[in-house]
Amino acid sequence: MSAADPVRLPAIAFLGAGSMARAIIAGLLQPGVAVDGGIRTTNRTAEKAAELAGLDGVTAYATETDVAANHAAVAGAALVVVAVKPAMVPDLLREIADSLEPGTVVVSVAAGVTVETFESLLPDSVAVIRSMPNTPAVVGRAVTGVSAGTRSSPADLALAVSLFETVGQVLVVPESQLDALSTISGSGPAYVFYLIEQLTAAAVDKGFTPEQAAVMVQGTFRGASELLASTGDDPAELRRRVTSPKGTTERAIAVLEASDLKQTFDRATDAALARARELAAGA
Ligand SMILES: NC(=O)C1=CN([C@@H]2O[C@H](COP(=O)(O)OP(=O)(O)OC[C@H]3O[C@@H](n4cnc5c(N)ncnc54)[C@H](OP(=O)(O)O)[C@@H]3O)[C@@H](O)[C@H]2O)C=CC1
Ligand SMILES: O=C(O)[C@@H]1CCC=N1
Repeated sequence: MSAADPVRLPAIAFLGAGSMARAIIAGLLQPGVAVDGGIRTTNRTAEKAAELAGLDGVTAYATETDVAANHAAVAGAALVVVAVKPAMVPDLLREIADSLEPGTVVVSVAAGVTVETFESLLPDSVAVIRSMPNTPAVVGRAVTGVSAGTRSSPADLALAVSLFETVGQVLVVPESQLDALSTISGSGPAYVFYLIEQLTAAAVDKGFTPEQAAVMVQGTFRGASELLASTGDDPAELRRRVTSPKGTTERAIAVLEASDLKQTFDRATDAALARARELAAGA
């Protein structure tokens, strides 16, 4: 992507411009992306809408001051990204169904809510794509899973892929795998930040200041990730190169292995998957 050859996208409405939508919008505001017709956003509160209103190319609406905010945002939008909380999706779809123009591609980022639910509440003339992005979209490093709906065309899917490629990598998967993908990459940044928090706490307990601990831990996560990315080597091999025979790391890794981190991640991701199924059922 370069300023000389921008990615062109049609007018996009983000309904529910919270953490996730803002992460994608940050990517769309890069110089290499042109959104013909502009970006429209809706929030509940005027306060949140005001934060977005100052961004170039963004028209921000708030439902608390404009009951027709969601209708105004979708008028003329070729892509409509639904980014409210999962429990709010059905009411929002009922609200906007009659305002969507035929041929609109509705892209859901809502965890758990199925294509079937979307398609049952929207006109047949509208295509539905499900997706699961993650917040590193803010820095152009998202991993997004994208799944076709039953009435979406290959061109509709390609449009959604283009949207998410502006903020990182995209994996196209069948909808049956999207909730599982969410437990890994959708929630994944939270797992990474949690590990960083815990290792930082361990450093502080060893007598370092929080600032020193942050340099050590954040620098190490970043350095290790960049080493992995730039070498393309297997993480197990990179770990082996740190772990000197009979050295100190070997003792630490033995403790981590005894705690069976894999089983902990199995249980954590299974819990996330179970919650996605509850969300699909409207809980
Ligand atoms: N956070 C993440 O990492 C990820 C989230 N998701 C999905 O993204 C969706 C949003 O999550 P997240 O961004 O974290 O949540 P947020 O609470 O940050 O965002 C929800 C937004 O919806 C707005 N809103 C509420 N009611 C309405 C309405 N009737 N019309 C328009 N906007 C409304 C809220 O406005 P206000 O703030 O003014 O009340 C808020 O900005 C969820 O469905 C989630 O599953 C998917 C992938 C990752
Ligand atoms: O926690 C959630 O429900 C959303 C979906 C994946 C990341 N955040």
